[in-house]
Amino acid sequence: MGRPARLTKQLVKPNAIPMKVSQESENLVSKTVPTGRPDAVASGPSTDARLPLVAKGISKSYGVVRALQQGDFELRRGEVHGLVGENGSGKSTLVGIVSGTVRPDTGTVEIDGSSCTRHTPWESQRHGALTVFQDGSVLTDLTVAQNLYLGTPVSQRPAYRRVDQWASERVRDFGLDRIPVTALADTLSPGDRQLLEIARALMAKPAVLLLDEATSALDAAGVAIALDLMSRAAADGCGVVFVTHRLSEVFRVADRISVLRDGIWQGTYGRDEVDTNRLVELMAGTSVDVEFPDRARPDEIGEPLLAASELRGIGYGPVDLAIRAGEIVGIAGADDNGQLELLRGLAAIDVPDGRLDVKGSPVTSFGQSVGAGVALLSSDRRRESLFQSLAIRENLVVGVLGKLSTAGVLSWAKEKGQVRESVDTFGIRLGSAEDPITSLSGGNQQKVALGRVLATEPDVLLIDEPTQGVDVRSRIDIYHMLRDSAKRGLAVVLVSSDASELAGLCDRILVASRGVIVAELPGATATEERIVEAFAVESDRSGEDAAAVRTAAAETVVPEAAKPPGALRQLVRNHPEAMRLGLLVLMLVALGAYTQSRNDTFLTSASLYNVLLFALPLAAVAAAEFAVMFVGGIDVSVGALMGVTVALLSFIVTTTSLIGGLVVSILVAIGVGIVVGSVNATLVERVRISPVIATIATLGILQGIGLLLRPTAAGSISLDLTNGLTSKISFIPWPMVVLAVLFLIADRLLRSTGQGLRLRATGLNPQFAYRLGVNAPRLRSLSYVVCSILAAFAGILLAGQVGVGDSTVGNQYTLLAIAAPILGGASLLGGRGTFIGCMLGAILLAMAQTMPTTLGLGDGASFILTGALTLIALLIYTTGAAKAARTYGRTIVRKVMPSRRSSPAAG
Ligand SMILES: Nc1ncnc2c1ncn2[C@@H]1O[C@H](COP(=O)(O)OP(=O)(O)OP(=O)(O)O)[C@@H](O)[C@H]1O
Repeated sequence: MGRPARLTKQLVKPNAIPMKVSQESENLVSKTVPTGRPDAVASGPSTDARLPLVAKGISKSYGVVRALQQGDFELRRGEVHGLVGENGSGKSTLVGIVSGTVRPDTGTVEIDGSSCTRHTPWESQRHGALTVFQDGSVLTDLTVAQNLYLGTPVSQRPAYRRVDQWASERVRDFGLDRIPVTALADTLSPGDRQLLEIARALMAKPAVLLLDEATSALDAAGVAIALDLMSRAAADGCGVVFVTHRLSEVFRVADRISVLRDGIWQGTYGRDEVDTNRLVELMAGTSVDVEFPDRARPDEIGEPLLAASELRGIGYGPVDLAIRAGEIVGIAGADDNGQLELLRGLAAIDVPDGRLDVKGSPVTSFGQSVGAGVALLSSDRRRESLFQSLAIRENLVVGVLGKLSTAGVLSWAKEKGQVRESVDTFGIRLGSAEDPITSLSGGNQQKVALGRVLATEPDVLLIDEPTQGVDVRSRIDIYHMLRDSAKRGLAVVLVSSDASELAGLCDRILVASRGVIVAELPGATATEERIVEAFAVESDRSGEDAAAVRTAAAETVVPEAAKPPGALRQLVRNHPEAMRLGLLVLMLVALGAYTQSRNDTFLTSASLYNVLLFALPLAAVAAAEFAVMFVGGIDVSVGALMGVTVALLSFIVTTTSLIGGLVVSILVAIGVGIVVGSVNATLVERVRISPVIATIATLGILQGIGLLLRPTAAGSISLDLTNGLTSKISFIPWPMVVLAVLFLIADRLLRSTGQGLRLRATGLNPQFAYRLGVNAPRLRSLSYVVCSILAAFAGILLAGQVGVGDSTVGNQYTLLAIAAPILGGASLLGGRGTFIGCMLGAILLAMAQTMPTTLGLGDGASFILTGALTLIALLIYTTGAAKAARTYGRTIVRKVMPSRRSSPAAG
């Protein structure tokens, strides 16, 4: 039987005292440590007259939950200040308040001598506070360089055209030049993303650096780099606030340590004035038994439940292993050595090559694997392990709905019981189970994710970073829970960047290097040092150190991923927008060719002119819609606004000349656009009504106004204007040429300016963009105004075609205005697409609308064709991208890991 390891030995200083905090010392805590304000402890680096951060009388409540209660916090220049506390104790709330993402209920914040009055991220950054957030702020759809640019305060950003060169120089300054700045941030490992975020914050040479669990995804080498960066920043005079649950790291780097419990300050101490024992006691407010559970006895290990043979996939393999019932097997390795990919491969994600058996039967898909009793828990809480839009209760029961239902009907009593059991078992700290999952602190979210998976009673549990962001006491609970489940026959495979966790908990530890298993350590004799040594030994064997291995991996894998063989593939991978536009052109040509083959009058100048004339207002209104879609919004009132514009022009522009008519029309469009856009922006951004609902309301009002203005079609619009707007160059209406030029310029600006990048970031992830200092709410508001102005311009173009004041003519554009940008490559989720794509989409839709008439088919055919084309385009875009990722991934695996074999892991 393996002997129980002590968490103190593994998690904290090597020579820390084994802990079991007595009741006596607990009483001592409450007697000697005043709550409500931290002690001023004299030890630590020398002070400066002006403190980089002073927070006074800060409190914050969320409903009944008092996240932070009336406390003061002071940070000295040149110190690393550890901030510790159990999950939900208020650490991130303090970080949020200082960084400007959370508004305090009471209190004041002063950064480097300047008071924060607005509590916005850009104010905080301007005064000199930069933050690395617990759940990150890296936008994975942007390149590394673009992320660095966005996160740098405005005054320190380079000219946008120099962004790549600037970013290369900056990462080199931080010794991270192995990170390719032109690669998508998505291609980085979680550890590299964290290092990138720390470097990003330090580049601004902040007065205050806030790090909220910024080392949680780092391996030993990464932690060493991060701690070194902190120390160097402090030596340069920066004040660093370091929030973490890894107490050993606090003792390695912090000068002073503050403790929070239930939102109440428990004091500030010099590093030498407390030990781990005392810190845990202060955090928990009680004595804590922090021993790892016993390892499995040989007779508790059963048959293999999961077996892999010659298994290989993207980033790993070939791997042979067998995991038995009752054992907990850890996978260790330097960051980015295929551990995560292997874990996912063991769940049969992406149907890896080789053989995978669960309980003796082969599985080839994730669905089969789940059906056979395998559960996978990712460490990516935001995207994979939790349902962000569901309540805490729903997240807890979503995996066991069958078990909680009778004849398909969910039993409320059973559901309540299940929720209560999970909350009690995992010690989840919550206000109400009906609150959204996002209202929980990071550690409590992790406990919900674990509770959900264990409730399904799997036979095999594959788990990545099981205790990421979880406090010491809860970690122990989780370890015991995993061990208890293993004793009941569960086989557990876990990946952890925390070698001490692997050493303390696992029965066996498999060491991964470059995607294959290179060593196996028995848990009973494993220590943190031995595990880390095992990576180094492997590196030495191949004549490289750990960093060199990672550099080689980055050099080999990333450029391969970025540059697949073949010019076409390269284009597809690197220029998805161009690929979509090309596809659209192909569809246009195919549709045109087919129509021409059935009716040879189609490709005549007159016929093409008609198609383009129909497409003209559609292209303009599609561009209007795209302006809000790009930032993640939607506006369904655009068609009605076109109608109102037509009605208005029938009163105002009746006899004017072309130029005069255009000037007046443009002024009308700007005026109407500003009014309607401001109303939409206010409803969506200030009143916080869902964009669809808000703009449906505006649509109704606009339709009403249109009918009040022109109950029936009447009043003629200036002939000069209508003739002018419909005149042509060859078969192309001239406004179409103007629009095309404007769209190309707009696309160029979107791609090559900092403002364009901010808009894109807002669409891709408004929360992260906001944290990085992008005023996302203002940009979205502006986009609604721009959208309405452009829609009113589209109304002018439509007026030029109809010639009379008919307020209902815009209605047919409502849905087409959304379909055209989507056909052109835009996404309803924001951040994608081009203006020129909107125009091509509009032309395709115009063809789809006119073609059936040309071919003598009915109106119904137009609608069916429009819908079918949109669907086809969407299917090609989505499946094409997924297939490309798989194909390139496999090519890389075969190239990088051609013939390495793993043997030690087969159990
Ligand atoms: N947006 C929110 N809505 C409702 N409650 C919230 C919200 N944000 C935080 N809370 C609550 O405030 C309390 C403090 O949360 P906070 O995130 O500051 O804790 P923490 O100490 O950082 O925890 P962890 O170590 O788990 O990250 C928790 O009870 C949490 O559920």
